[in-house]
Amino acid sequence: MTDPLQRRFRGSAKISEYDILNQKLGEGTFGVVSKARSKRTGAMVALKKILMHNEKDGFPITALREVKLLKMLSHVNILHLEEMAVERQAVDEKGKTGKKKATLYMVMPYMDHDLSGMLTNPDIVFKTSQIKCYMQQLLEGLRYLHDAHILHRDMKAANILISNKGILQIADFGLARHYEGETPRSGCGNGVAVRDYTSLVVTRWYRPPELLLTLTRYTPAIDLWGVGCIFAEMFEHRPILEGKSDVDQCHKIFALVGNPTETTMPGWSQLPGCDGHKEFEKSSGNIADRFGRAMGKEGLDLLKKLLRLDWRTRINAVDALKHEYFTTEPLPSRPEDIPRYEDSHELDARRRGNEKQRNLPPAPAGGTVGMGPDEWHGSGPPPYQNGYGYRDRGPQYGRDNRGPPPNMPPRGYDDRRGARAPSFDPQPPSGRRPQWQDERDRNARPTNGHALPPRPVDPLRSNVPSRDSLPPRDRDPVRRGGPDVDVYIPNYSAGPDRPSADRAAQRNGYRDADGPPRGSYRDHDPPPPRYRDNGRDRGGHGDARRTRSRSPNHGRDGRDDHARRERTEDRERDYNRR
Ligand SMILES: Nc1ncnc2c1ncn2[C@@H]1O[C@H](COP(=O)(O)OP(=O)(O)OP(=O)(O)O)[C@@H](O)[C@H]1O
Repeated sequence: MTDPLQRRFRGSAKISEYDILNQKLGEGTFGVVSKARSKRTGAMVALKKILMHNEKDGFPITALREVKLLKMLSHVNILHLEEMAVERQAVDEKGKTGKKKATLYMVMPYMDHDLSGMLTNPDIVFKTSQIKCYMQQLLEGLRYLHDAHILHRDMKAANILISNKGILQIADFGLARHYEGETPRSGCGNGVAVRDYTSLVVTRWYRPPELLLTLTRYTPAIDLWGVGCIFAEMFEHRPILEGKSDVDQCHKIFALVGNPTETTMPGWSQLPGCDGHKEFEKSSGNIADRFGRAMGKEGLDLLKKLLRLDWRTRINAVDALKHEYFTTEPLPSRPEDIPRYEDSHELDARRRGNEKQRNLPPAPAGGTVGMGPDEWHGSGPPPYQNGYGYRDRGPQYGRDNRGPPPNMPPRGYDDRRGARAPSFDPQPPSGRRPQWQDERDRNARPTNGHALPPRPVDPLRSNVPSRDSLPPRDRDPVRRGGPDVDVYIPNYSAGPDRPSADRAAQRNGYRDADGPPRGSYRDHDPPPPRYRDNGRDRGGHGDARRTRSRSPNHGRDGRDDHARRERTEDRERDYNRR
């Protein structure tokens, strides 16, 4: 019998199969999310329209990445992509008829709330048992992702969706990518990264200190920092670290958890971005004063482990699930016991916030894309030597991101004076406006009620100049971006071809289509969840099904897919070697 939790990607449909309801749920830089009803099944869905800012660039590569990753994932705590819907318009926006233009929508089950919307709704008050239930589900989803070698890279309350049945799902995989390092194991922190990635990820308020200090050899620990921020946000009902700039963000972090030292964050003083932070006032942090009372001893202990400055010893999802916070009173609620609320989404929060908090500063500009002034054009390896970025401490951006970090002024900008030093020439030699500037303007939009800074724009979402517009020597992608450019696109397709999740599942002894065999938990599995059941404890594996990883589904033409996969992997290996 097919397991109802084993969900499948159906393929593509026509947009006419849906009634789009006049209700916008969310709006990001690269997608607008609306509520709709399926004419076929009557089910409510969310349609995420993929915006193409520049037609010539074609389908945004990060949307492609999000679609591909979501297709291969199947877990009750990860938002499921049901299908893609296509809209063909013969008439363009200016009323001209011509070539048919296609607009694509991602079709996902409708979720009643996102956490950001819920937390800014004054009518919603969370009980501790409810927070524990959400935290357990969030960590289960993350454990599954990390086990499948995927980094989310944009953990924030607005990307956590919750249904009125109490189910929590992680959404928005626009910045997610495959991770090459070891998957986290119990008692081993988050492992060691084996290569560099762009540090231009994660919305600033949820960005971990190692990324703010521009570590490029990072691990799944970056997502756990975000979980810590979200955990604490559930108690304060607003983001806990609202930095106004990257420097201010570090300031706020250090005020909360203490200044970095060689004990609390070994190697911090070698990180390329550390320079501005050495003169900070000494602080031992106020985390206990701020959260101790509301969270209790166990909650505070979990928070401290999630917000550890040292990314190597920051708790991983496997161990966090085993934390005694989840086994002490009050026990986590069962999802079905959580009260139902009226729908709350990021946009409602934004509307509410704009009325109530009109005086809040506008959302900081964000995003850096394009080739930027510091793009590496040389032959041979770019001038970085270690996992901390450039050895020469030269440009602190433009290394792998082709532009300054989000919300960081461009080089030559003096943060304290708030003015651009005259040495900075914003125009590239071609006279073309640097693309990160365009992107900043585009991102200068009001966000939710808390004026959430926009997340960094993935360089892949940029209007990177077309290959033909580049001089011949720069047409080679490796030369263009250097080997450090974060250009990963998963090379696998729907269900049948999910290598990383497959391998993780096989390694862990999962059977196809029915999840891990009952009673054979892996050594790093958390103890079976204990739910509060009207005063009685419910333990055991009966309920574990709710949150257990589903194994990927092998498919129709396994051999073909396998061969194709191997070919692509070979090509990828070649590329990386080069
Ligand atoms: N399946 C869904 N059901 C209900 N609401 C949803 C769903 N998916 C997304 N939303 C709403 O839309 C918002 C934006 O979605 P998402 O983060 O996927 O878009 P995005 O364009 O990547 O946004 P951003 O750039 O701000 O991260 C979410 O915060 C949520 O409120």
